Amino acid sequence: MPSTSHNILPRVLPFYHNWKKIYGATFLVWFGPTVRLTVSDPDLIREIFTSKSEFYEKNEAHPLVKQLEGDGLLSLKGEKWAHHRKIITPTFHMENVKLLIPVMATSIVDMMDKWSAMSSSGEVEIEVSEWFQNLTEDIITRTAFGSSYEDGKAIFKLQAQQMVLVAEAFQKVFIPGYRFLPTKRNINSWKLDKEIRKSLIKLIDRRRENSNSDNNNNVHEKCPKDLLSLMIQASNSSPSSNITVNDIVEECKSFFFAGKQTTSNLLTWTTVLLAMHPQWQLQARAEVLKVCGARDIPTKDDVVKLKTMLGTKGSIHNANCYYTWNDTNGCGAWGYKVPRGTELLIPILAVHHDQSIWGNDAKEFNPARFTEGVARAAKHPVAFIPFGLGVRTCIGQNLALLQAKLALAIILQRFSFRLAPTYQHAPTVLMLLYPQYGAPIIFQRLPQHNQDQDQGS
Ligand code: HEM
Repeated sequence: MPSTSHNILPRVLPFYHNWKKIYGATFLVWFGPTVRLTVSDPDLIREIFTSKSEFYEKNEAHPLVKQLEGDGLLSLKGEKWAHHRKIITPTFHMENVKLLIPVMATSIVDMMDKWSAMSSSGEVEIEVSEWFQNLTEDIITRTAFGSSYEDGKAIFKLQAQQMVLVAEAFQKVFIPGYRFLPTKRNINSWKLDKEIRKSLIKLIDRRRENSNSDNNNNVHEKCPKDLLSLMIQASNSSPSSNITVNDIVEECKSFFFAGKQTTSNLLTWTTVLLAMHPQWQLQARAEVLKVCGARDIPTKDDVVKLKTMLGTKGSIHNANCYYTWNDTNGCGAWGYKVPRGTELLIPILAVHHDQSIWGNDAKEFNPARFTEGVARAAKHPVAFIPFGLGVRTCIGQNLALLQAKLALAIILQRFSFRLAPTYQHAPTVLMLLYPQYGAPIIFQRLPQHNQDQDQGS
């Protein structure tokens, strides 16, 4: 990583005088010749992320994180990143994502039917975070693998096992190079890796054969574009595209990691908050019933109209982003310069709770603050950055928000809910914000859906 050595300290020290403005949740760490800054001021955040993409770059992830997230979009840099981003972007265009609504709705309704069947007395306690993880896994599998859903599911199962092994390693003291030693865990992890690769290669070969015959018959016009087919298409189209099987494997890992837990956490926290605040739950339900009725699956046009639900997304929390400032001219803010080589930590969670930006009620759940749109919710238009900002902004945000709104709308149509007495409010940061002791919620079937259950049984 580039480092600036000699003249950093004198130029960075003045930041201390601007303590509150720049640091928010503050720390400054000397780390060899590199300085790390926590940047929580929206002006500086905007200044950084509206700069040219070559002026800042993503930091190298911890080796274990890299093992988890794969060598895909999340961690790639430079030309390779730009090339992959261009290829993959059409998967996440709103028009393409909307084509996924029917399959998303099928997965959600399937989950609802299971909850109904479990609530024979009309009520059931559900640990929602586990259920939401299964749901988002299902949907990310369809987004990544499309028509090869079943094969994709098997591959993601292996990947989930792989993630458990890496998460275990995370909890141990990190010893550089340890992951190359033939310990039991490492051997298992290597085996899984080999199996994932083998299955994907088989799947890619099969897809290549099918895509040749599909192209001839023009059968896929209305099917959503999936990650796998776009990457295979790119690798077929020209040898200069340089997309290898290994690239596809790494992108699949990246999407599994980036797309599953994030969206299930959004759903979990929003459900917890609506359970804690019955008045908002009533308002959100009233809106859903008005827009889509009590039974109909929301359409793509309905989803756009759900404004209260849009407000509840204030509960999204990705904890931090890490970048390095790379422009030799530095980055100016209030006459100070962030010199080249400075590591920048954007503490999203802290920015979202900063009273100087959000007002005295910053820590309260208040979807009404988003009524006039996200840009007007706080004193600064870029105070709300759950999906990051600039060129490296989250590619999956359309998918995440659509999926979350659809799931919440269908839940609200069928159930009212409250916190279980065993719920303990303990949000914990482990890259994302987790409910440390789970999220048990009691769901009660709404009267019109009681009838469905009675008729069905
Ligand atoms: C509520 C859900 C989500 C949240 C809060 C979220 C948040 C973020 C944030 C903050 C970043 C920037 C990270 C950084 O700069 O270090 C990011 C990047 C990314 N996200 Fe998401 N994300 C969500 C859902 C998804 C989904 C569903 C997918 C894929 C299916 C996805 C795929 C990605 C990818 C591939 C990147 C890297 C983009 C790049 O660097 O070009 N995310 N996400």
